[in-house]
Amino acid sequence: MASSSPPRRKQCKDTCIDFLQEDTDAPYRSWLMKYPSALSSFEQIAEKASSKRVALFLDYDGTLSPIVDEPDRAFMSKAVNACLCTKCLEVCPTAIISGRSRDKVYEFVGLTDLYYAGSHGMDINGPCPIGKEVNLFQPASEFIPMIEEVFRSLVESASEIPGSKVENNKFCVSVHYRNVDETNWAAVAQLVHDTLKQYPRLRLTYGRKSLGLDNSDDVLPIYIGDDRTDEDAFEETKASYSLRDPSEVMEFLKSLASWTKSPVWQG
Ligand SMILES: O=P(O)(O)OC[C@H]1O[C@H](O[C@H]2O[C@H](CO)[C@@H](O)[C@H](O)[C@H]2O)[C@H](O)[C@@H](O)[C@@H]1O
Repeated sequence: MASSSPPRRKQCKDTCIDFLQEDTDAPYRSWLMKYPSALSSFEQIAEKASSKRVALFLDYDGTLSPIVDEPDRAFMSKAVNACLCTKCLEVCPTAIISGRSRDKVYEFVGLTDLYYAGSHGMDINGPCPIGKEVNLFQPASEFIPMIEEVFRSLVESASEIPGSKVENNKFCVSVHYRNVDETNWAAVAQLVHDTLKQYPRLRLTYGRKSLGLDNSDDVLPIYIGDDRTDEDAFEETKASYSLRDPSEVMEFLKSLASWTKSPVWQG
């Protein structure tokens, strides 16, 4: 249940200025040794992408939106939304991949020209007119009744644990413990454990920044995500670079968009 990436930058509420605390700086520096910043390594990335088509795969929570206490309020900033709309989509196919339900991510992002993959890829839809569900790929539809049953059962049992929240993501369920007192974390773990025993076909994943590049002859897929559930996309971790928070993700996307539009890249 521990996070896998270093502490985030703290923000001063009054000034909105980011500052790094002394104690969080050291772990971040050693993280950067392992996973260099994609911003300062941009030229290297551009080199890998030269003469290839880029495809972008972006996680939602913690990557495009900041992590907040209330999952229903994880809005992305207007600046990130505008960057997706006016920068990324102009230059490459872009997909948002999330553990959330596809409908919920669409509600947050609201752009029609993207690919959306909800429930960790179990529910995929390509760009289409509003309200239409063409290009829909749902390989695990048979699990929907079971997930609903699991959701109801978890809601009932979790009601006894103050601060807990259960979220129905259609093909998976999240049990949130961010607002649960640490003394009750074992009770949350027990609840999840008991449910898994009852439903052995379910798989447990843990949720939290990394950036992966995969290679093929003519396409360079760039995947940006923030937690271990995103690692499936990286084959092993195998992240090559890192970005610290949604504002760095936005800076990276802007640089990528400007670079792919540059005469050098277009050959
Ligand atoms: O794959 P993602 O798009 O990163 O989704 C992973 C989970 O994200 C959400 O939970 C996380 O963000 C919440 C809002 O900032 C935060 O309150 C929670 O503690 C985080 O785990 C979402 O609510 C989950 O359903 C997703 O599985």
